[in-house]
Amino acid sequence: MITCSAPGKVYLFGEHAVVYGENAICCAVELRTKVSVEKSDEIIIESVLGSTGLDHDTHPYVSYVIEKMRQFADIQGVRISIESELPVGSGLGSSAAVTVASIQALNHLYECGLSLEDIAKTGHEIEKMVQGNASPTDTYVSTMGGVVMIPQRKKLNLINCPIVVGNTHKFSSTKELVGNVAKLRNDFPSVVEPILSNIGQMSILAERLVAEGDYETIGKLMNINQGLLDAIGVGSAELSALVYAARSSGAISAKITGAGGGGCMVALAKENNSEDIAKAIENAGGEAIITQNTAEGVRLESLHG
Ligand SMILES: Nc1ncnc2c1ncn2[C@@H]1O[C@H](COP(=O)(O)OP(=O)(O)OP(=O)(O)O)[C@@H](O)[C@H]1O
Ligand SMILES: C[C@@](O)(CCO)CC(=O)[O-]
Ligand SMILES: [Mg+2]
Repeated sequence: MITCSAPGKVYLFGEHAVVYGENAICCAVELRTKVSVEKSDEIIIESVLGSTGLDHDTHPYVSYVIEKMRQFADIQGVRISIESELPVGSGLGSSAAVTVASIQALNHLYECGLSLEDIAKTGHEIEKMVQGNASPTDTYVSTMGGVVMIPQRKKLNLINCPIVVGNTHKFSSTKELVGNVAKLRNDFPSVVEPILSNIGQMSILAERLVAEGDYETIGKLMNINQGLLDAIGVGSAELSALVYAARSSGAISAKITGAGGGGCMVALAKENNSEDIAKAIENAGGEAIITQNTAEGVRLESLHG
């Protein structure tokens, strides 16, 4: 039994805009998906979503991973077991984490020799196969860890303030939300394209701020980014309630992370107030998770289990 894990992620800036080539800054968080694999007589995929064989409805990402990895290895029967700290369909990159961890686990099991760059590239291909359109961000950050500027794939300094995630527990399908933005952009290109471009500009401004650790100014830009995400229709009443609860309790910033529509928001905390922010999020009806940026991307957890 070989087990690998990969982290989830939060966007400081740039979700949705990054799908159209704009800049984004995304950081890996210490909430991980673990995937264990062993050779078997048949294909079995076991997760919180159920136990299936190759099944593009229940397990689209993992099913595509198995089919893709058959380009590198003779995969007949394999048992894949998935455990995760990441809420599914919540903007924390659960699809990217399960995809990347599955690729790396099969990479080790069948000794395919894939590099981290190969894994990130293959993961991005899988997300595009499932979602129709996807940026490389989620799978790259889950593979490499740390803080990454996309599309440059440039590693930035780690974010060294606490990160508080608020989960609305409203499922949100990235495929659906990305599709909604595409339609709005198609209907009102002269309005939506400048909004996406402005979101991208914030990542360019923030690169220096991350290097300097100027989180107060980063926070002001993140809050502007939140307003622009609402403008392109990916906000929700539940997300806004958690965003404003976090801000009122002293968060440096608070915004949607990921596809939006439901799922999670993210707040940057000062050193001493992450518990206050978490309590405010819970009082506003969300589930709070206090976490931190992690330098570690996909990793081998164990070779025998
Ligand atoms: N633990 C898991 N076990 C099996 N499949 C999972 C798991 N976590 C995520 N998935 C797959 O990923 C899908 C959710 O991916 P989706 O991109 O919609 O949301 P997300 O990745 O959580 O959010 P975002 O893409 O906005 O960061 C699930 O429907 C499922 O197919
Ligand atoms: C909404 C989006 O920008 C982020 C989802 O976590 C989609 C993508 O980049 O593939
Ligand atoms: Mg996803």
